Amino acid sequence: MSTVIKGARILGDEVADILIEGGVITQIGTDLNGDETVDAEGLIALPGLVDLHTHLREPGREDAETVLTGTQAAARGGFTCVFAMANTEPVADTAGVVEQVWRLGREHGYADVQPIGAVTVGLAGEHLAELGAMADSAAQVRVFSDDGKCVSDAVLMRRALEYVKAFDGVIAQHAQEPRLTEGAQMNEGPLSGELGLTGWPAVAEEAIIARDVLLAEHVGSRLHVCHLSTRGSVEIVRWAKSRGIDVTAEVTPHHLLLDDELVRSYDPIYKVNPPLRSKDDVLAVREGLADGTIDIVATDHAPHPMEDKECEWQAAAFGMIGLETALSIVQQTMVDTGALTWARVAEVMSANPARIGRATTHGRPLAVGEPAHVVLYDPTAKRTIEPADTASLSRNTPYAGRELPGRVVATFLAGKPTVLEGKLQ
Ligand SMILES: NC(=O)N[C@@H](CC(=O)O)C(=O)O
Ligand SMILES: [Zn+2]
Ligand SMILES: [Zn+2]
Repeated sequence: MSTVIKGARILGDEVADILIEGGVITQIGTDLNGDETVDAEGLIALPGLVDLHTHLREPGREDAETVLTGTQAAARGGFTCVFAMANTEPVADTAGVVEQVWRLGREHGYADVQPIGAVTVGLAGEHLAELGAMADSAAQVRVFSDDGKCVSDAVLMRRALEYVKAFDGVIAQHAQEPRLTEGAQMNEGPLSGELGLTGWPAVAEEAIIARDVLLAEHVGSRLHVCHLSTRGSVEIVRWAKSRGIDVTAEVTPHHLLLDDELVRSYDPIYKVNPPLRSKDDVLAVREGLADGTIDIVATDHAPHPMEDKECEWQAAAFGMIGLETALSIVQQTMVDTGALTWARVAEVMSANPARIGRATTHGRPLAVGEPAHVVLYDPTAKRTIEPADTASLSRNTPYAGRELPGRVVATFLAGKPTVLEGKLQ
């Protein structure tokens, strides 16, 4: 069985046909033929997207999301590989749990699932988890994170950074100094005072990033900074890279687009960790992504059932879904503004996250001999976001009613269509 994708603009540039046989790209050229034909005229072909930061909620919170529904949402968003965060119930802190999540992803076949292992047992921040056992498991874990919580103990963080060097792992830090953010509800600034909500100062994020890049330098290890959100964080990462420190950083689509003025509505749909920041911070993270200080866009897709979001602000859960809107938000904030080309989008949403997470079969170029992980995207489409129109079990999108550019038309995972004509297969 062979499939030919006809007339796609490869990375938004030259028009060509892509022939897929046995899950691999076997030819790129003109006038190619296959058993099946997918018409891609006017569509952009990108390598399958890779999300380094997804919450799939299984095991334990299958009312919010499962590996099946989360990877279906991923496929609809153009992703062929997602890294599943460890803050499940039980926590993914053993070889057993990470293997279970990895296997579920393989069985369902909508996207490859690379489990992230917890850094500390039960995310409790007290004892290192069995990092080596998770690395050696069938899931071959390379990314470790206590995301949702910060590894705030400097000694534990140092030991984790040292430990993962043995298997080329990386510690992905949720940078939040806990004492500086006790009871915090939104970005600290004039608005938090006005609204009477406890503020979350930028320094709570920046202090941890500054400490961690110095620790990474000291032990010669690899650090990844999750969902960086402030101008100061961008500046610290820029400084660290200029010193040759092995640090990478991510920004979420929502921090590229939304700012803290939305909190005036007191609608908890905008409650997220780290909080939506100021307009100046939004500009700074866009600049950081454009100049390469920030390496990747990662969704931090954080599904929550409606009862945990439709309540008063203080009681609501932190988090928003994002897999199915990520590429559109990146188009709107970075491509349509001239800050990134589509080729650079392929780097920040596919090649770079795959490399950071050591997902060796993903993030590969669209080239002969490479696995056929491909997304076809229509940048001219417009859609108004309807929360019920999602494969996710949760509906907590902050974009309800917004018109966003672009639409994923098809996604191929190793040559197999997971989405065709915008519909799950
Ligand atoms: N981002 C969030 O607001 N929430 C995440 C946790 C996290 O990413 O820190 C969650 O698990 O719900
Ligand atoms: Zn986090
Ligand atoms: Zn997260």
